[in-house]
Amino acid sequence: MFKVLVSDPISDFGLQQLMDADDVEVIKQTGLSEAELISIIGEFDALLVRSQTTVTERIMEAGVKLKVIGRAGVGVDNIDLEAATNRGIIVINAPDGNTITTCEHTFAMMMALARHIPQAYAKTVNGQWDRKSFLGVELRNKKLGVFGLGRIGIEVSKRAIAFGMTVLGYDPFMPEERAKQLGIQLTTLDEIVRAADFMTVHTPLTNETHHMIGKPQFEVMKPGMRIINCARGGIIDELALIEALDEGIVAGAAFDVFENEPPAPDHPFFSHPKMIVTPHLGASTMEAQENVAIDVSEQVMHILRNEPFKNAVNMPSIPLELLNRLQPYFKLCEHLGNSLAQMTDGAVREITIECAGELADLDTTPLSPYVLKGVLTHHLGAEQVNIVNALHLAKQRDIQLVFKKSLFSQISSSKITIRLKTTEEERWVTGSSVTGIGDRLIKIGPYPVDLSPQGHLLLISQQDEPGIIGQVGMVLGANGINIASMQVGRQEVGGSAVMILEIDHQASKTVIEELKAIPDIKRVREVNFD
Ligand SMILES: NC(=O)c1ccc[n+]([C@@H]2O[C@H](COP(=O)([O-])OP(=O)(O)OC[C@H]3O[C@@H](n4cnc5c(N)ncnc54)[C@H](O)[C@@H]3O)[C@@H](O)[C@H]2O)c1
Ligand SMILES: O=C(O)[C@H](O)COP(=O)(O)O
Repeated sequence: MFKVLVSDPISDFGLQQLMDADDVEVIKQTGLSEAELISIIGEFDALLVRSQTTVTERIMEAGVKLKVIGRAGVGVDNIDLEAATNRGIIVINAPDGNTITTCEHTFAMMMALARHIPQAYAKTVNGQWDRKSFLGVELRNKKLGVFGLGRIGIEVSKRAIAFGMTVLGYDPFMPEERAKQLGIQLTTLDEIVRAADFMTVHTPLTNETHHMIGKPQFEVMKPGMRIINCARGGIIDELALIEALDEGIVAGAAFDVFENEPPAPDHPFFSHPKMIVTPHLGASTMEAQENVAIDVSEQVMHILRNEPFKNAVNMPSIPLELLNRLQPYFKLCEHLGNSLAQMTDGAVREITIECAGELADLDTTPLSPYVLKGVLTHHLGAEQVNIVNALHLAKQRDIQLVFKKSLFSQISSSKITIRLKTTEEERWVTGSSVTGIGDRLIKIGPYPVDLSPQGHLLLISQQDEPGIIGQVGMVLGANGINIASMQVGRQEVGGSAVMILEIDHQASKTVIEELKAIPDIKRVREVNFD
């Protein structure tokens, strides 16, 4: 039974499928301090949060069973991603579920700014019928500057265009052609700052976007400009904004997010007449909350059940079509990597992944975490390694990854050769995944074999001499080890030869030593598959 802790308010409707699952127990406990979370997290397999819970390294350290942290929303700045990756904890988010809702909140803020709605409301309900102080502006024919043309920035731009606004956009990752199709004029941050009547930010908060709009930008702005932040506190410098409002450069500002949340009760925004504020409500609609909760619940369930999943924030994402084509090879890659590590002496320096057949026409880099998981599990133990941290662990150990495609890709069937270079030797194995049959080991080094990667194998290298097979059989028989199958290969008569035995249970160290003592046997290796 998997245990899932929900530590922020998340839609019950969206969590329903998790709560209905026979193999999942959901426990909701919101408003916990770090110490309280630390005291209970050890028994949970998954943690679901919004933006209130700060998921620290200490919490993850105590979360010894934690496999996944699900963020029911977009921003993962409340989760220590590096610590999660180091510990092999998958972090997923729900990037699409609240786009429209946040875009609509931004638009509501822009209209409220243009027409002073909150300020006019406050006076009216206080008994003052003041029609003079609240002369507004139209949106039509105004220039809107949009920083960050991702999901939300694009939706805001579309609506602004429908309102007759000109959209000036800045996003280093937006292709010119796509911007043109959307009717957005791509330009520079500086140009927008000088030309816009309204500005809105829709980037994540990063080192680069921190105080992206600050004193130097306010100094060159068009006087009377209005500015909105429904993305993240800290993208616009709060103190510089207050000055710009006081100096009359900025006519009004609407903020949903703050540098520190919740802000102190005496935050200067709260007493400024030209400010409109909401308490991080961008994603707070019924629809968005259901969407994001459904998305994370589904993905968390997949992860707990070891099924394919999407939206991992701390793993490279794989396009769905590619994922479907590579997925049949994931387990094979793990088996090839793991068996090879068991056959090889020395510290791993380089791993080559060579694909042939249909596979050679695909981007096969997503196979590497599986190969690495197989290799590193042999050295570090299954508890330490998973597909989230495998690349990170390999980088830490300076293990080089090489990708190769076979020249005969068109004519050969799909197969994968993994080659391991260590400080002492170089070995390789080849495998294939055959529809209806499953994974097969088809070569060990230069020797063709046909084995299923399961159970226990004995790999024996010897001089090609009569009588050795009999002696091996005697040792195994005397120790009660049954041979399920045997394959032999040699490079030339009387030369180097190999014997590959499938045995019914694992051979002890003593048995291995007895086999090694047979004259003409050069090397004995046992390979155990999980
Ligand atoms: N207020 C809320 O409740 C709420 C709700 C949802 C999302 N958000 C926040 O809104 C922001 C945008 O969300 P999204 O879903 O559109 O994200 P997104 O990832 O789709 O878009 C972000 C865009 O910012 C661009 N960008 C990154 N660095 C940039 C830079 N230096 N200059 C210009 N552009 C840059 C990226 O290229 C990307 O296109 C995020 O910060 C998210 O956390 C807030
Ligand atoms: O990044 C997000 O998705 C938003 O900031 C929403 O945060 P919330 O889930 O805490 O409302």
